[in-house]
Amino acid sequence: MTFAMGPNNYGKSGIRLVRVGRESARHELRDLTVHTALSGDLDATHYTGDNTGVLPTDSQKNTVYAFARGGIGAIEAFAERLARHFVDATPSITTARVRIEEHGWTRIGDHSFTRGEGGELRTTEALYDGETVRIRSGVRDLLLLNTTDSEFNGFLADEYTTLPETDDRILATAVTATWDYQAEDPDDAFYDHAFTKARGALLTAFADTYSLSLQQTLHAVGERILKAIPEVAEVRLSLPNRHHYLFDLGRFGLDNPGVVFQAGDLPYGLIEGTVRRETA
Ligand SMILES: O=c1[nH]c(=O)c2[nH]c(=O)[nH]c2[nH]1
Repeated sequence: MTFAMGPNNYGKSGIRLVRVGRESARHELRDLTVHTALSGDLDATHYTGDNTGVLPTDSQKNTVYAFARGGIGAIEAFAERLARHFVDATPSITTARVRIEEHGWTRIGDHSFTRGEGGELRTTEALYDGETVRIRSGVRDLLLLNTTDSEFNGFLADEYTTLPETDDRILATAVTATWDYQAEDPDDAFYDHAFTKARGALLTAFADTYSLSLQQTLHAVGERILKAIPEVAEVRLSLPNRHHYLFDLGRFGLDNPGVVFQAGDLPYGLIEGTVRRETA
């Protein structure tokens, strides 16, 4: 019996990169986490430990910092430059996937910034196979909450169902969304503009959709992003339901007309789906 390698890749994860732009006294700040993943003709290293085709993950990390010296631009374009380099300059490597998360800092002065811990990320993934590049962009952990205009009722009930129907609840989620661009020669300005439009569409769709379920909200959000950006063919959404339970104050002789809630933790509902442009 032989034991063959299946699909595999290797790279450096969690490359923390901060770049300060000093072109003027009003400094620019970029804060990224980069992940590289390379694959190709790497049977020898797996079968015999022959590393002649292995570009060390340490070198991959160094490449990220070296490329940042000349400027980053849109994370999508930076990821593409790196992915192309790893494949085009390394004979043993046939595919590169470079993922980037951008941590946004808010300016409070010419050289001063603030950022909450955790928080929303702008994300991208460039996948290059030596011929074509696929760019996927998105957001992660974009926290949204509506204090009303959310119901959940009329659902299937079996012998284990205890959930009461509600015609007014808090709807809260932490959005992860990704979408691919089909654009001719996209540049930094295209990516930044498209991201701003997608994020804006997502926020307004969440805010002004009267929700009968998180599933319905998911479709409304995806539809709004597709309408806002013609270069996007489909949107993938992952929406954890951050439950908020109306706290029973009756035990203390108090009413609770939708005022006091207990924010839930685990378990949580997870609503996921893809919204596509229908072609006739
Ligand atoms: O929007 C919701 N969708 C569900 O599928 C579901 N299930 C549940 O218990 N609460 C909710 N809320």
